[in-house]
Amino acid sequence: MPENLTQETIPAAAASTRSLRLGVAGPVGTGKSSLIATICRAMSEELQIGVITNDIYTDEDARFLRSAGVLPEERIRAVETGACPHTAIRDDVTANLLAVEDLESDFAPLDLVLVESGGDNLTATFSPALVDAQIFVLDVAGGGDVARKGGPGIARADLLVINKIDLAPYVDVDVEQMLADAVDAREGGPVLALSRKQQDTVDRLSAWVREMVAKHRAGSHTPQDPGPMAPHFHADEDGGYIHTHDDAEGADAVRHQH
Ligand SMILES: Nc1nc2c(ncn2[C@@H]2O[C@H](COP(=O)(O)OP(=O)(O)OP(=O)(O)O)[C@@H](O)[C@H]2O)c(=O)[nH]1
Repeated sequence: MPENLTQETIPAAAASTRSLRLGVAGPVGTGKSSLIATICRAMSEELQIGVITNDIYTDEDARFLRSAGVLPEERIRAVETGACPHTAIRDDVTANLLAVEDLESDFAPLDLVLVESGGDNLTATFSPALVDAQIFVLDVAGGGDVARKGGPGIARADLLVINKIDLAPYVDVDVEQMLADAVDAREGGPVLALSRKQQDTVDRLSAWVREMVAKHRAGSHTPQDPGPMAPHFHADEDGGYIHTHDDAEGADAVRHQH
């Protein structure tokens, strides 16, 4: 340390304010906000938690979480993505990164910041520049064969959650088969069956989060990129277009106008 720079003169920001940044992605309505509420409810006494939500035009998810009363309201902040939600978690993560850093410095030290992606399709994943680890959420109501369809989030997120298993008998889904398909699609990567109504499954989710926070603190977790999104369709007033995030073609390359 230079002679004139004593411990007292090191700016506060140099002290570690870095939480585990944990992304939660998955198709619309699979239960991302509910899963975040469940983690907050189960773990807010043992961990200091903050939440960033992403919605296209509203702050609806943030309002849902605030009204659930699972965290002090000021620890839940919304980023309005204004465009396709995956752009803000993958191609240009600036708005989200600033929101995470502000939260970390306003409430330092936080242990965990959960970043909820806007509901998207099967292909959305977070950039490792934004999150240290990510959960991909499917639900049984989306159909028992979804896990077999693969995609970067299903195959390579740090954890795949099959949510709402309490609904399986009503939608004729065999949960064990769906879990087995998911384990195959992930070549053995972790898969968790979840229902917020079944405490044993919530306990397993908390245990996974606890272990990930511990690994992050110990420096033994390396963020992985699940891989680029597959080309996908965006509807607009003129019908829509296929959009690809293939690096070779540029983040917003448009392959085909409809
Ligand atoms: N039965 C049951 N319903 C659930 C469970 N988790 C979530 N839900 C319901 O599923 C619906 C969607 O949940 P959300 O948490 O809003 O889903 P989301 O993925 O955040 O939705 P978007 O942000 O719109 O993509 C809500 O009606 C929840 O009450 C569960 O474990 N069991």
